[in-house]
Amino acid sequence: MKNQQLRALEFWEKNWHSGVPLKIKRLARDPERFIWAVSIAQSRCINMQVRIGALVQDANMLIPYADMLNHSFQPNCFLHWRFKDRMVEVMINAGQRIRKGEEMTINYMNGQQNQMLMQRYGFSSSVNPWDSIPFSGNAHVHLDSFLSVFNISGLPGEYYHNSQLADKGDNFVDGAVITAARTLPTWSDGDVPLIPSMERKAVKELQEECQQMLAQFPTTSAQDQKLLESMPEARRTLETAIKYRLHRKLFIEKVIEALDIYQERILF
Ligand SMILES: C[S@@+](CC[C@H](N)C(=O)[O-])C[C@H]1O[C@@H](n2cnc3c(N)ncnc32)[C@H](O)[C@@H]1O
Repeated sequence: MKNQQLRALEFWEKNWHSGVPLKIKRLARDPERFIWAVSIAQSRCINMQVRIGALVQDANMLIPYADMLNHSFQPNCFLHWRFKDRMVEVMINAGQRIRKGEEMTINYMNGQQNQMLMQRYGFSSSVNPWDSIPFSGNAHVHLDSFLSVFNISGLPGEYYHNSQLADKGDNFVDGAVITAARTLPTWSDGDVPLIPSMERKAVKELQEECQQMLAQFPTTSAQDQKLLESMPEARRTLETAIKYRLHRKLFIEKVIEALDIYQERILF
């Protein structure tokens, strides 16, 4: 975020010379106000891939009405665009039936980790399926077994929870577990059977790595939660920063829990 601010500041310093029209000067009269304005514009921009001929471009657009939609990793709407009368027309399509009073959501950025959501939109999530965990790669769990325990289908870049295979009401699998499937070091060797004791050892080592990651934070997730509850009047930036680190911890804790469940379900 600091880098983003520096970039905005550099832009300001380079471009706000005496020749700039008065109107613009009034809108962003000092660097602080300019940085604020850039952040506001960025947080209301929506990223769309626009194909023009053979060229696919990432377009960041300010789209009235669409900018009122909040983000979800399981959105019920998506944006659709087309050229009309030499303009781009953007439509909000519902991907499913939406009941009266239900919130409409879209996915702001597919494939991006929390730090990018934070930088662009000022929030994070503990169930971002695109986050990652930097495991050392020394311990490995059996990929197909892990996937089947959690009814995860698809290819690594597109894993999804196959709810038709899951028991009714079982909603343990979320983005954190999908990320675990994608980023846990795994092995897969055709029909070679699992050796329970080795698999259990690997699970333990991976959980220990997760615990080490958690130990590097100055606070625990319970302490963060207490902090948030005890400071209802906290500045927005402070609250967001605490939530950001809390989300990371909740995420790692969920992976530890998923490994526990994996062990229980696969080995006995
Ligand atoms: C395009 S606006 C969405 C509409 C906005 N909530 C409003 O009331 O105008 C994007 C901003 O909404 C908030 N936001 C959207 N989705 C969110 C989510 N899932 N969790 C937390 N904040 C979210 C963030 O502050 C973000 O910068």
